Amino acid sequence: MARGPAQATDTGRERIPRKGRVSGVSGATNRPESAGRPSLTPPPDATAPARHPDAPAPGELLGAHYDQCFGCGEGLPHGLHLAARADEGVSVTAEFTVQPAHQGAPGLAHGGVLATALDETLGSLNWLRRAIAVTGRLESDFLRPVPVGSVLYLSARCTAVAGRKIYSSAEGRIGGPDGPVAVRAEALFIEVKLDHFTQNGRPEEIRAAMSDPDQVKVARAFEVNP
Ligand SMILES: CCCCCCCCCCCCCC(=O)SCCNC(=O)CCNC(=O)[C@H](O)C(C)(C)COP(=O)(O)OP(=O)(O)OC[C@H]1O[C@@H](n2cnc3c(N)ncnc32)[C@H](O)[C@@H]1OP(=O)(O)O
Repeated sequence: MARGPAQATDTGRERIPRKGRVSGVSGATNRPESAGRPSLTPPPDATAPARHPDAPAPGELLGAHYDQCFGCGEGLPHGLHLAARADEGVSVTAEFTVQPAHQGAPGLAHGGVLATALDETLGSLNWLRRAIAVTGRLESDFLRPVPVGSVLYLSARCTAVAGRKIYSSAEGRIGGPDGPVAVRAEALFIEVKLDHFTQNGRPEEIRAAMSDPDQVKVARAFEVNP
């Protein structure tokens, strides 16, 4: 068998080691991929997240950060069109209506689409801190099937920050904002510099995003501190 020996992880499950390091590409990590699964628990020196003074007021819609984003963009017919609103502190609420284009099993939302909805909602928290960050790790639990036509009522909050590491959690309910939890996730976002996008993204889209005359839109496309 071509794969190396399985290793125990901090979850007690076995993991197949992958090849060593990625190098020479900005944005690609130098962390050995064979390292054990890093924890989603903040370290003891983590601090409480602080809301940026210019963050949108609680209740205010955040709007799409980029119109071609599969999660929140308005320019993609089959996208999620997820609409997030600022809440108190560093927290948001969001809604996403499951469309026929989002099916996995007949009449049910695809799990990857639901994970995207969680990821997008968690990602939108960074705008309240005016941080540029990408998902490093996303751990999802799927607790109930989500039928096509359902509205998924999401909420997410940032729980801690340690250096570049941002810890957050989210859940999605069906049948109403107080309905049963169908999905939930814990995530670790990692703060990055703007060049994470400009050096790794396809030049056509980067150029188009950067040259938008609406500077607030440019700032939001990259979640930049304007
Ligand atoms: C044009 C549109 C732009 C849109 C922009 C708006 C964004 C909003 C979009 C919203 C859409 C939704 C959002 C999306 O979909 S974002 C898209 C999906 N995510 C990505 O594409 C990220 C791909 N990964 C990377 O680029 C690198 O791996 C990053 C940048 C993440 C880290 O590589 P880098 O070389 O920079 O840093 P480092 O390796 O020294 O690590 C630093 C620290 O972090 C810890 N660590 C790292 N990874 C993990 C992990 N997996 N689990 C646990 N821990 C992890 C690590 O141990 C270390 O800790 P410590 O040793 O310091 O304690």
